[in-house]
Amino acid sequence: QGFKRLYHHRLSQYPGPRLAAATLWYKAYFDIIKDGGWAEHLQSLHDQYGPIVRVAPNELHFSDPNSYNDIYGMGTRHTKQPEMYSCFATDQSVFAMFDHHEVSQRRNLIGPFFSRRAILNLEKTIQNKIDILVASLLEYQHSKKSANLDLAFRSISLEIITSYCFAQSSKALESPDFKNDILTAMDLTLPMIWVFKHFPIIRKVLLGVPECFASVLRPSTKGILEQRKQMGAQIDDILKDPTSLGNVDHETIYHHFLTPQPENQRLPPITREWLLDEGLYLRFAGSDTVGNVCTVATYHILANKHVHLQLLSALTEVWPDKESHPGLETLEKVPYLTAVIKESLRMAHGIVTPLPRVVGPTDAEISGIVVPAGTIVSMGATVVHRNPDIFPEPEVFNPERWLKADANELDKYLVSFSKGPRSCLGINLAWCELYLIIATIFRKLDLTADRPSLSDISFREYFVPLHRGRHFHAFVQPTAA
Ligand code: HEM
Repeated sequence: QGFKRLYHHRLSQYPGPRLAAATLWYKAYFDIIKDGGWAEHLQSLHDQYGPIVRVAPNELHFSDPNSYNDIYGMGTRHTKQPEMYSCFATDQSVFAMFDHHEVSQRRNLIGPFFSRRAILNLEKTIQNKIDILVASLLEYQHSKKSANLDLAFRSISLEIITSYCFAQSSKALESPDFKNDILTAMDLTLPMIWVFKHFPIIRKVLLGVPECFASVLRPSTKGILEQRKQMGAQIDDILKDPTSLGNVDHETIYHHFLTPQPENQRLPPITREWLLDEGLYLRFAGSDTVGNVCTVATYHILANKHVHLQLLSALTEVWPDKESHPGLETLEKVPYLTAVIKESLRMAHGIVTPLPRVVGPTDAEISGIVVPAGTIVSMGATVVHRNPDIFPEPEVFNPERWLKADANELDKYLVSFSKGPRSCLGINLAWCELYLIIATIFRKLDLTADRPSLSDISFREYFVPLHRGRHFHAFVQPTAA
């Protein structure tokens, strides 16, 4: 089979390592043995083989930033690659859906829950959570200890998404030093995704056997099972007694799904499995993604005195009294803050695994070549965001690049939320959180990085960035005025 793939395959003409063309184990080696090392390796493949590389028997990876739109942009109809999207154990969520018609129905149903209007309605709830984060961080001011900002930011984003979608508290902000079970479970579970992808049988066995056996067989699956159990209990309560929905402070995702509305008239009946998978995915999608951007932002702001001072002066101008709240709509009008957020999104990348799509239903033109239907194509955000022709000195944190006269042109190369029909459904919430968290943290807290090192924000690629080793820490004091 390897011989056939090398010499008699429709992709035989494309350059790339022979081993990658012959077998899927090439990629598995970088995913599993090299500990989430695929995205890192891709850059060296492009340096060696050029802008289009055959990275697996049936897969091409592209590096020309203008190809991004051909793969993911509006009007494209390529589907997600099932082998990748089924390793998250949320098969019935929108994220793991493939049929275009069903996807657009489901996205139309979920979309309004994360619309700008819906976010503005819940802005106060979000700000209240951020104020709790600030209070928790201020507890460090009298101790000699620095705060773990990586956990702090992941905790605030976890708390916001849990409150926003489910009107519950994750209790993450109250846990000592922001160490809590849900984040620990996510950290234990995430490294399993490449094993699940390359050995789907393991996923089936571990998730199919009774809970007690699965966690003994592989302790890291305990996290997934715990999360399913906990969220399943809330869903069971609601399904048993839908009037319990009335007992919460604001509309939850379950109110939204269970209330008949034009968007869900023609959808299949609601099942427990669907509600559970959707809930679990939303919590995953909405937590580490935002938390990670905040950590990267804070690291770079504190490492660049000029950026820090510029940001403080821009914030103080629109927010003179730090005890009041200027609100999202005011903060959005601060160009320097917006530039800092865009630069942080660029350097944090969002989702770091190149999102694999299956070309179809017919052949498609990508980057000037005709790619046969059925081919898997992808382009990693890291490759776009580190392109020196688009972002000169890409390794430098430089918010000013987003303030230049022609900066609008750059926006199309900021692909953290992906593009087109499968782009991020939570983008409004994510932007709202980034504005409120970054502005509040820097307006209210005087942070000093504790022994910072670039390794504090380096990552391994497990779909989202996974940090190993020491987390980014800072000493905390209140700002003077
Ligand atoms: C900075 C924060 C965030 C970033 C960088 C981000 C990035 C992305 C990206 C790149 C995708 C496409 C994934 C793919 O094609 O496989 C995506 C999908 C998605 N995101 Fe986000 N996201 C963020 C925050 C959020 C939040 C707060 C939510 C809210 C719950 C959310 C909900 C979703 C959902 C539901 C999808 C699946 C859409 C679909 O499959 O059609 N995201 N996100």
